[in-house]
Amino acid sequence: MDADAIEEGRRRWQARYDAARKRDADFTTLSGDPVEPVYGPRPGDSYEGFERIGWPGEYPFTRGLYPTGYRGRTWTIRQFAGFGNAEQTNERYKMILGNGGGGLSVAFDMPTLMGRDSDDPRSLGEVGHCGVAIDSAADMEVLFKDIPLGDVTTSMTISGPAVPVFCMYLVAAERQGVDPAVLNGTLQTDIFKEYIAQKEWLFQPEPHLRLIGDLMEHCAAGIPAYKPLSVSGYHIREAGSTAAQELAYTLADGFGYVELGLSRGLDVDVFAPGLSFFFDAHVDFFEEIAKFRAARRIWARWMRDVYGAKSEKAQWLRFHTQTAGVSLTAQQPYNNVVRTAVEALAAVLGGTNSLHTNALDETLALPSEQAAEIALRTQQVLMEETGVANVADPLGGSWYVEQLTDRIEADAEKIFEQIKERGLRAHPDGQHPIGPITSGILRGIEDGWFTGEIAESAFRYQQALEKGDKKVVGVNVNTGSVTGDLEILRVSHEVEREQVRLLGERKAGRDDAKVRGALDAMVAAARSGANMIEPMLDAVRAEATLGEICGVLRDEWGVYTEPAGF
Ligand SMILES: CC(C)(COP(=O)(O)OP(=O)(O)OC[C@H]1O[C@@H](n2cnc3c(N)ncnc32)[C@H](O)[C@@H]1OP(=O)(O)O)[C@@H](O)C(=O)NCCC(=O)NCCSC(=O)CCC(=O)O
Repeated sequence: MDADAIEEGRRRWQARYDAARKRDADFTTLSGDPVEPVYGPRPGDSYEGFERIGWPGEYPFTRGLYPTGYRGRTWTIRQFAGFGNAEQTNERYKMILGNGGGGLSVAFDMPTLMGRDSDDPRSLGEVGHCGVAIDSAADMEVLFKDIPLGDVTTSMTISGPAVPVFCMYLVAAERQGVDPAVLNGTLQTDIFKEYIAQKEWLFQPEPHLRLIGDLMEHCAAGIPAYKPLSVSGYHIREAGSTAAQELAYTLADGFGYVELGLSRGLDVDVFAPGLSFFFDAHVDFFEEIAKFRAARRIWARWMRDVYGAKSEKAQWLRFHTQTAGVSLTAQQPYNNVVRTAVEALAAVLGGTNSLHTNALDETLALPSEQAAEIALRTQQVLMEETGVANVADPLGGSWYVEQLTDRIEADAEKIFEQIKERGLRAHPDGQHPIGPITSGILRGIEDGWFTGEIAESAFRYQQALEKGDKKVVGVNVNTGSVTGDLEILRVSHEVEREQVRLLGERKAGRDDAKVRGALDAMVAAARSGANMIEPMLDAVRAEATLGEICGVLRDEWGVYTEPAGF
């Protein structure tokens, strides 16, 4: 790009920056010297390929979504939390909000994630262990007791039974007297990554996609700020993928949901802002920053050029980041604070919109209160002390970071081609039921291609680690240690007994005919093809449990068994 065009862009950015609201904060260095809100080529310099970098707040958004960067608003501190029962978790949420957490993020226990009640024999020993146990709307009410749902943004990490859990959330809001239309938050819902990496599905992909389509329709029509999908690379990366695979599979999954929305006749400019993303911040500092910058650029280009999105919000890739759980070590666990801080810094320099920092004890158990506080304070140290929120995309223009960004983008584009090609193998006539990328994803799930590719990458890394080419402090290098043991949070089995007792009591207090009638109406909607959200809400209002709702749908749609791969 020539110098004049660059200057014109700078003036455009400056006008938008001047007009935008900024935080009332000190934007100088520690020594008191002022810093600019963004840096670019020196006046008079041309820069080849600058249109791919640009200015913050402008297409292709490589440098961030807002002209002000974090001067307008800092990222949301959103710590993923949940354990035991709804009451215990409610207390933890109040601790998080009371200590400066910016939003909530619900971790559910394994039975809930699998759509089973606490009294299901398969739940035995798991209730309240890796997250909070939620059986019905009554639990959801307790979970958010004294937390006004209209005022806080809440993320719920659940995909298989996302839709019934979402209905419980809406009913909890109704019971607080909050109009569901004003709710703002995020539901993970990303079923593609369940088949690709996390493995917490309920049915075959098709009925899941039908439910997701219903949810997208419902939110686009009536809950405009709510994000019904958080398309997730985190679990793909944690399963052992490379950074480029994480990026490409996740964005492809996102394209799949765009195709789903379009196949339902929805307007891309209306529903696309409801798609958000979730990435891992691993420990290779610069590669991660490049990944985040490439993510925004690729998404904006595909949304504009392939899917016809016209509004900026529909071209924006907004993402949450979690530091890499898989990089943490059980050995010398205090070092995990350092890893997490470096990873969090990469997320911030990559322009994350929301961030979770892992606690140092997470390889061993759920975080203790002390470990959870250190994790929270890690973000606050970055935000308040280091000056990183003063300048948008401070690494833009670095030869290294720009080339890494280009390289990761090119790798991702090659992977999109492979996915498309798989779709064509499934539908050689080019007649795709939902869309070409979706066909490729479904084919890749069916024939185990994604899992195979991830396993290859994980294997290569493990070999490098075992040969000592890759090093992890405390594991294969610098193994001597004087640091002591950690105090571990243990969830008492009493939680399970109490939850089962409470569930029994609630079931006994229901109007059984009403529950049955509502479940039957929901199944009728499943058969007729009508949108299932309203009948599901009715079932939830009648205190039908998650296990009951998922159970009748399992009876209707069957369960999914993964193809064996060797
Ligand atoms: C979009 C995100 C990413 C973030 O939403 P947030 O509400 O926090 O932030 P946001 O939308 O970026 O910002 C809030 C509002 O401020 C505005 N805003 C932000 N920055 C601005 C700026 N500089 N100038 C002007 N406005 C600005 C935004 O447009 C938005 O307004 P408008 O709303 O008006 O636009 C959302 O989807 C989210 O919260 N995701 C979290 C997902 C999550 O926590 N997942 C946990 C997974 S944990 C997991 O899977 C477990 C893994 C494991 O451990 O196993």
